[in-house]
Amino acid sequence: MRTLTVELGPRAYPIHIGAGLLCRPELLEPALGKGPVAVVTNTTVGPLYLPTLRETLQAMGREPVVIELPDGEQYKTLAAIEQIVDQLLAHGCDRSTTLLALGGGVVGDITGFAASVYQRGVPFVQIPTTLLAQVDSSVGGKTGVNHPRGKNMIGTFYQPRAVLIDTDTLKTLPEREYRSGIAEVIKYGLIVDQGFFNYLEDNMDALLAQEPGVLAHVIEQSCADKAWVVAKDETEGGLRAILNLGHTFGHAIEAATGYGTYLHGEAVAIGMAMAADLSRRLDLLRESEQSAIYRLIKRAGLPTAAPALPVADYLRYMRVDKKAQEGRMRFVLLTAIGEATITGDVPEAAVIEAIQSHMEGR
Ligand SMILES: NC(=O)c1ccc[n+]([C@@H]2O[C@H](COP(=O)([O-])OP(=O)(O)OC[C@H]3O[C@@H](n4cnc5c(N)ncnc54)[C@H](O)[C@@H]3O)[C@@H](O)[C@H]2O)c1
Ligand SMILES: O=C(O)C(=O)C[C@@H](O)[C@H](O)[C@H](O)COP(=O)(O)O
Ligand SMILES: [Zn+2]
Repeated sequence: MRTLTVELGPRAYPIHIGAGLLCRPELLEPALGKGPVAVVTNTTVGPLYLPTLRETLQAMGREPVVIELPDGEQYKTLAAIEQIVDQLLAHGCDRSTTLLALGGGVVGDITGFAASVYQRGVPFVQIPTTLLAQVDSSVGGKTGVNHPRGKNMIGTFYQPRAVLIDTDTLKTLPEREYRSGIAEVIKYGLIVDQGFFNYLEDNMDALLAQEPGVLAHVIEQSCADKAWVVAKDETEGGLRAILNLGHTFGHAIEAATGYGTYLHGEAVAIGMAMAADLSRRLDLLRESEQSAIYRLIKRAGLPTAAPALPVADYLRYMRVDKKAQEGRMRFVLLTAIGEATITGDVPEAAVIEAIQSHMEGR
């Protein structure tokens, strides 16, 4: 097992990474308050991993309240928050309650948001069970839900007390979901870690085969890269926005297709291809590096072609992106593999070309 720390002063917390961690009460205990424990999960993950987590909690003398949400990005809405609050109140859960998020990024984002507003804030712990959640969403304290007009439009910055990554849970994850997580892994190589990008080029086949040593290194390096960025800029005053590489385009794809057609990582993969293309069009990135990026995305089995929607639809969703300032879209672009920059100085014509050149059927 390895433990990293997200260095946030009084809000610092550990990220424990290893096999079989769901059965380790001593890792969970320090993160729990004295009051009730409520596990939030969904109808897919609950049947798989709640029995083990429940046993671990019972061994500590804690019988959890269980809240099971429907499964799917389309349920990442304010209605889910209401459902959690209703059930917490029905079970008499007070301010000393700790919420445990057992599931992927959807359960994690919803639970974190519910924890941040329930009785003005109760502690929560992330127990991520998808690769994407283990390398990205469980770390850093972005919580929230979607709105029909835009992705993650309602939310908070609210850090968990601990992140418990049991790599064994990935054994039941569908392959498409696993590949989706690799998109966010590639992102770290692109924005801050050229050495990691090279490592992924050398080890992509082993990663796809879930070779344990490679998988453990990839999760740990991703969490370390994310924790480094978050520790420097917790609430996205500046630097943290680089974690959004590909997301201005990607979130537009998810929202425009009704949050159900493309997985988050798939939309981000397409978005990163568009961002690399835009960076090259603006003479920031070399063509050879753009090609290397496309190659790695494709080797991971991820898409680079976007749905053929009207460009106006893309732009409508992109304009509500949270990075926009004074009505101007801002983009995370690449100046090299491992170096990102954030700019609002991008001609709209270049953005449109970057979108259109990736449309399916072109
Ligand atoms: N807060 C952040 O910093 C952050 C970062 C990245 C992504 N996100 C958000 O995370 C969400 C995507 O997360 P995701 O990719 O984990 O999707 P997800 O939570 O929808 O999980 C994917 C699917 O896998 C199932 N599943 C989860 N664990 C499983 C397991 N071990 N075995 C079998 N099935 C399992 C889920 O039930 C679901 O059907 C998006 O909403 C995205 O916006 C948030
Ligand atoms: O942690 C961050 O910061 C990120 O941007 C990570 C992203 O991978 C993630 O998808 C996040 O939810 C996007 O945030 P948003 O602010 O663009 O909604
Ligand atoms: Zn993301």
